[in-house]
Amino acid sequence: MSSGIRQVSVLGSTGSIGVSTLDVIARHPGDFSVFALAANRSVDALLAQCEQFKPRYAVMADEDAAEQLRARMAQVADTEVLSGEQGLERIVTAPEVDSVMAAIVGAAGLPSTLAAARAGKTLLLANKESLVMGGHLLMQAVRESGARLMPIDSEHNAIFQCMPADGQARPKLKGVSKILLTASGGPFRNWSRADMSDATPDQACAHPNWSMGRKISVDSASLMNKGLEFIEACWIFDVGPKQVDVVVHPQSIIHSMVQYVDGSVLAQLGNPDMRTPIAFGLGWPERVAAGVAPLDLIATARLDFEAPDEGRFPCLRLARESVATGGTAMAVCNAANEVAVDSFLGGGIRFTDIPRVIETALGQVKVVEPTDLSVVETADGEAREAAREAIGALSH
Ligand SMILES: NC(=O)C1=CN([C@@H]2O[C@H](COP(=O)(O)OP(=O)(O)OC[C@H]3O[C@@H](n4cnc5c(N)ncnc54)[C@H](OP(=O)(O)O)[C@@H]3O)[C@@H](O)[C@H]2O)C=CC1
Ligand SMILES: CC(=O)[C@@H](O)[C@H](O)COP(=O)(O)O
Ligand SMILES: [Mn+2]
Repeated sequence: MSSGIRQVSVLGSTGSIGVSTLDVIARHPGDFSVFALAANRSVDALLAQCEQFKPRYAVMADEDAAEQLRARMAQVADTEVLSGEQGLERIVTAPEVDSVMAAIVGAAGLPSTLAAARAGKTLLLANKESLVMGGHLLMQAVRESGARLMPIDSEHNAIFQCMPADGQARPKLKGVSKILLTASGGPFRNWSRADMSDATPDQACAHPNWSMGRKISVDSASLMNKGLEFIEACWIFDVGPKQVDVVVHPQSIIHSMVQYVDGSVLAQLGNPDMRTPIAFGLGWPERVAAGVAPLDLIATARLDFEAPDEGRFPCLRLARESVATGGTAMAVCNAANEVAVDSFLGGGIRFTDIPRVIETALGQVKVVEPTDLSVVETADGEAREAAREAIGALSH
């Protein structure tokens, strides 16, 4: 690449996206350098990453974990250890930083993602929950600061690649008629509601095509992941909900499509490996190698498509209704889902209770205009409370 070494801060570096990001960076030592790494509590994993990448800073969101990391860092690298939200803000706003990989899971990622956008960085956005919660604030921050938002979520990265090059944020002006958002259907694509009600966390996390963290894996199984991505597409590409169709495509080879007014449909294809969208985001506007095997179409043999079944998968409907309601409804939907998924993973509720908990929270929490971060955080808190109460009522 031609434009000098890019300094990257990786948030959520010990997770699935974080590890894939570091894998791509390690392939291009002359192009990218790790400025900072951040995680929550995985001290051993972060220490090993510091040993390999020698970042200037390492951040642990958890204060005790930061103390532990600090105590062990001196033997490993000359890396300064920071902690908490302040530490995260520092590593995304530092003047040396070019790109921020936002790959913290869940609502916890919103403040640092927003800070990176406000600081005008190239924002490599994997943390879809921050956009679902605070889309209005985040997109406004991107516009006002001149930050560049590069979608890393595989579908949105695919859509970005299929959009007209100079019209990625304003498709309405460039002959785009629809975004076709593909969904694998998840591990329960052919399961009945009755079977899903007995599903275990490990069954829900056994995604047919992708290897991912447990929260997003459960979201894929419930189709809430597609609901969150539906909202994400509306924000990133500035389109209304009627311009986004969900298409179930079980092979996860087509990562999404863009349909134009002349009848053309452009698709982005590739093996299901997140290093492809990550390399695209890191290298843009150039292409850099990602370590991903070339797609073998003959071995793939067939590409299937079907309509999503919102009767068996009500989470997709709930997410679409949240967009239609607008305001803080999307933050409520996201927060209630996080609480419900956490409870399901911990054995507290059934898989089929997840949409029931979300629907209860959406019915209870007052929706307002998301004028600033504190309004969004209040809605998030109220939704969590409502979801916890709904879970309590289910277990009686
Ligand atoms: N995995 C994938 O293929 C894809 C993921 N995404 C999105 O990317 C994001 C990350 O997903 P994934 O990598 O699967 O998740 P993982 O669960 O694998 O990793 C989560 C990362 O976030 C860190 N983390 C968790 N809570 C906090 C916190 N409060 N403060 C700071 N760091 C925290 C974890 O640190 P620790 O290890 O210390 O817990 C870990 O590094 C999600 O929003 C997901 O929806 C989008 C598309 C694809
Ligand atoms: C890799 C990625 O982007 C995930 O969000 C993936 O899309 C999950 O697949 P489904 O939600 O379509 O099952
Ligand atoms: Mn996705």
